Amino acid sequence: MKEKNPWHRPVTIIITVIGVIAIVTLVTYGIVLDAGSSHTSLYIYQWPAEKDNNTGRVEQKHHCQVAGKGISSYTATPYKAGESLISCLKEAKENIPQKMHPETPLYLGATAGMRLLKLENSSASDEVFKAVEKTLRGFPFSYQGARLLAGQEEGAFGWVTVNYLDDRLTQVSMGGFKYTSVHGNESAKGALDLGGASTQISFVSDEYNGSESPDNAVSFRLYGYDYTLYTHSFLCYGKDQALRLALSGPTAIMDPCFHKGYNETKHYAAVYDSPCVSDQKPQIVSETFIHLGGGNFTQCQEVIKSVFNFTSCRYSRCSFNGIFQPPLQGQFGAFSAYFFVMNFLNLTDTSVPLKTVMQKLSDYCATPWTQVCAYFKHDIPLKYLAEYCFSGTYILTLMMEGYNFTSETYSSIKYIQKIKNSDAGWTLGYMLNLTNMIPAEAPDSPPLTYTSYVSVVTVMAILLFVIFILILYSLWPKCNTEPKII
Ligand SMILES: Nc1ccn([C@@H]2O[C@H](COP(=O)(O)OP(=O)(O)O)[C@@H](O)[C@H]2O)c(=O)n1
Ligand SMILES: [Ca+2]
Repeated sequence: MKEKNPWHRPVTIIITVIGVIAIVTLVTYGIVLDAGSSHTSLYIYQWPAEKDNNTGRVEQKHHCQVAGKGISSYTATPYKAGESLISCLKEAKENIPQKMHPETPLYLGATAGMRLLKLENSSASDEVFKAVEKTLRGFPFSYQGARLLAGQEEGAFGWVTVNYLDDRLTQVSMGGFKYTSVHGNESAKGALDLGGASTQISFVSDEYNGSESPDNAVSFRLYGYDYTLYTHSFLCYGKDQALRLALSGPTAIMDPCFHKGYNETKHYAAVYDSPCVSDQKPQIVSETFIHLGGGNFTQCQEVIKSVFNFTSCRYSRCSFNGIFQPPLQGQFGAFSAYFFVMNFLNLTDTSVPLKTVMQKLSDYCATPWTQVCAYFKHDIPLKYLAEYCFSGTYILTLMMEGYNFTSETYSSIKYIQKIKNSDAGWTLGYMLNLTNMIPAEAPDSPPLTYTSYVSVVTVMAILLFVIFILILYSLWPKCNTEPKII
């Protein structure tokens, strides 16, 4: 008897086609932990496994927020800093196919909380890093290190993330240096990142080539374009440390940045146990003070202005604290706490005139604490709720007084949380850089998004399948149904 060709069985054909789709759509993963001053977040990124890496192909697959505070808060019990990461790492194991674990790079970057801890107690910061490393090595991923990011890196990688996700890095595909373009929307977007302990501003300016204040320059070549980025990270000017700066001093007790009726007894130590303010600790015997709210936006602005130093600038122009800043240029994406705070206050729409934004914030600050509490207490922890008047006022003052935005340029800022389902922040840019995912020179082929790539491959596989079936059908032995001619 003639044996049937196994390739002719439909099951074999279907398995083969699925196999072809699976091979061409293989996904690679990467994990980055953002060890911030207030909390740690784990991000899983995914991208197609094939070699050419066009812009916009890496996307965020999963986000896990580590329970508890940031790793810098575990100085008394460093091993707990490591333990705190376990549940998110377990989630990462579940979200990445097991056979991909050994080749999935795992990075941890720590930011301003650990920068401050290093300044305060460098051996304690070493212990925390050791504990964290021990935990990370205990997982089956490809551990690539846990390290402290410099402020410039944090700013520059945030800028890379925003522009990568916005597909701005390859937008002008022919000719010249990208930023000679007069079309504002063709140029890169600046990045404004507000954390708890530091804040970063990063943008490209035609008037900055790195010669004035070279410490603020980060240069790279991406997809065939040269970028010289201006970036600065202000340590102690994240919103949580800025609150301490604003609170410190003899007049701290009646605080216009908190709602009227707010009345909390606080420990001096909780305010002054930070290198940002430790030298301002008052010589008072008492261990506690009463923090009273005044609920006055204008006075709050004045208090916040006093934490910026505008007196000296040895450059052609400065933002504050004697730090050089070239003229602002183009659009800006403001993320992290900029978004969280303005989103809570319902003030993310920057097409609304700045005057109206300030009036709304002023009304919010003037709302009595009992009323604010009654309205939001079920949704938001009281500690956070109490701080939104301060945080909103801080954001506007930092932008307008610190960075020199005006009521005209305010609308060039967009408050963003995510771009195409990926969080805006430094982590994606960090991973793109460490995995060499953004080539210095432009790829030959035009960019295709991951979704389009998968669609094209799937359509091609289905077409192949249909052709295959048709060929098989034509070769299959058939009963002769033609009427017989006798
Ligand atoms: N849902 C959230 C999450 C964070 N945040 C704040 O966003 C800031 C994040 O800072 P971070 O932990 O990244 O600190 P850095 O190390 O970047 O300075 C903190 O001030 C948090 O309190 C918020 O306001 N709402
Ligand atoms: Ca941060």
